[in-house]
This record gives sequence, C-alpha cells and structure tokens, in this order.
Amino acid sequence: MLAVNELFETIQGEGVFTGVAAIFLRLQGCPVGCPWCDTQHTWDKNNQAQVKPEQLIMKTGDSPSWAGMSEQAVLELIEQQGFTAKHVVITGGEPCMYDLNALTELLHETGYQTQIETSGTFEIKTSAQTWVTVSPKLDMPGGYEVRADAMARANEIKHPIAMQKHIDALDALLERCPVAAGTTICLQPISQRPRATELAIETCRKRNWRLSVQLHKYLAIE
Ligand SMILES: C[S@@+](CC[C@H](N)C(=O)[O-])C[C@H]1O[C@@H](n2cnc3c(N)ncnc32)[C@H](O)[C@@H]1O
Ligand SMILES: Nc1nc2[nH]cc(C(=O)O)c2c(=O)[nH]1
Ligand code: SF4
Ligand SMILES: [Mg+2]
Repeated sequence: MLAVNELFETIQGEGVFTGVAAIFLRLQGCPVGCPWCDTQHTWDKNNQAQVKPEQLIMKTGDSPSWAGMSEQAVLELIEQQGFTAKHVVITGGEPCMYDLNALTELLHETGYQTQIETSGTFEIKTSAQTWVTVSPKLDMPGGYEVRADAMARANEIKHPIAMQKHIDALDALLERCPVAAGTTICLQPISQRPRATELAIETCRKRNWRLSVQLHKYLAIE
C-alpha cells in the first residue's frame, strides 16, 4: 500500500523538466528531517490523519492527511481526474521509502513517463525507465546517509544550497559517490533566499551546471 498525501496537476517547477506539465503524486512519510524542508506536513504518517482516497482530491493547502492506496487505485484516481499531462512526478515525503517498481511499471504501460524526487538516502526501487532526481541530503538531523547506489542511478542531481559549505559538501559527495557520465547537476537555492540565489547563479556559471529556482514558488502555483 502507498500512503498518498496528494495528487494534482501543475507545471514541474524544479530541475531538468522545469516547465513541463506534470501530475504530482506526493507520498506521506519522511524521517530525514531537513530543517528548511518545504513539505514538513508529509513527515509523519499518523493513523489519525488517514482519509478516504476520494477526500484527497478535495484537499486545499498543505495538510498531513493521507490515504492508503494500491498502485491500481492510484492509476484509476489519476485517470478519473481528466488530467492531460503525461509526465508523473512521484515525490513526498521520501518516495523511496516505498517500492515504486509496480507503480512506475503500471504508469509506463498506460502511456505515462515517470520521474521520482528523492533524497538519495533510501534504496531506489523503480522502473529502469524512470527519470531519477536525487537531491542529496547531507548531515541532516534524521541521521540518514546518501547512498552511493542512489548517486550512481541518478539522471539528475539537484542540490539545495544556501552557503559555500553546501557546494563544498556536494564536491566531497561527488568524489565519494560518483555519478554516471551525462548526469545533469543542478543547484537549487534554498527558499528563494537572495544570497543563496546569487551563489547558485555564480557557481553554475563557473562550473557549467544548471540553475533550478523552484519556478512554482515565483509563480505562486502549487
Ligand atoms: C520536498 S522534497 C521531497 C522529495 C525528497 N524527500 C527529496 O528531498 O528529494 C522535493 C524537493 O524539494 C527540495 N526542497 C525542499 N525544501 C526546499 C526549500 N526550502 N528550498 C529549496 N528546495 C527545497 C528538496 O531538496 C527536493 O529536491
Ligand atoms: N510545481 C511544483 N514542482 C515541483 N517539483 C518538485 C516538487 C516537489 O515538491 O517535489 C514540486 C512541487 O511541489 N511543485
Ligand atoms: S528529505 Fe525531502 S521531504 Fe524529507 S525533510 Fe528533506 S526535503 Fe523534506
Ligand atoms: Mg515542493
């Protein structure tokens, strides 16, 4: 069973697929504990917060409510919504707490392409066709470590930064856990802070990396 926090259609605001119309499936639960996490309502999976799948669609705003759903039920809910996007982004919470093989295979068989957003701290269990975005989380309060196999599987590294020490930590991580040739490296300023954005721009320019600015936050969309 998957614990689903929300399902909605919007524009992908981050990383390589920025600007692409996408269906977002947000799964409940994350133990990593990033202090600046913008989805803290997905951290805990409380039994008291369980709702029926049909109630998910009526949700407005951030809430810790979640519905237990099978992969088939998720596909049916997606199809019922009349979405036009063909790109499904599976995020969270930490989606790699779940085995995503069955869901991603089912979505591919139905004609969708899939992408996952993960911290790289759990084993990635997903279809070989899935685009994997690893946003590495280093020295976070939850005590989880970034896995070398996650870094090697990544199609894209999207590193959240605010200070030079975050770039230095990414350099050290890339030494310790190499990525595959052709993996795109994006820097994403934390919480649109001006200093962080300036540093990300300057570093991307020097390194020929890519800037990811959370477009949806500038546009005030979901
Ligand atoms: C909320 S996380 C969920 C997926 C997964 N747990 C992860 O961390 O990749 C989705 C993306 O948002 C990024 N993110 C979270 N809070 C942010 C913030 N305040 N500023 C910039 N990026 C943030 C994460 O680094 C990650 O790339
Ligand atoms: N528009 C939009 N793009 C996103 N890209 C990654 C997101 C996430 O929360 O994982 C996200 C999100 O929450 N909204
Ligand atoms: S790993 Fe992702 S969901 Fe978990 S706390 Fe960090 S940013 Fe938030
Ligand atoms: Mg988000």
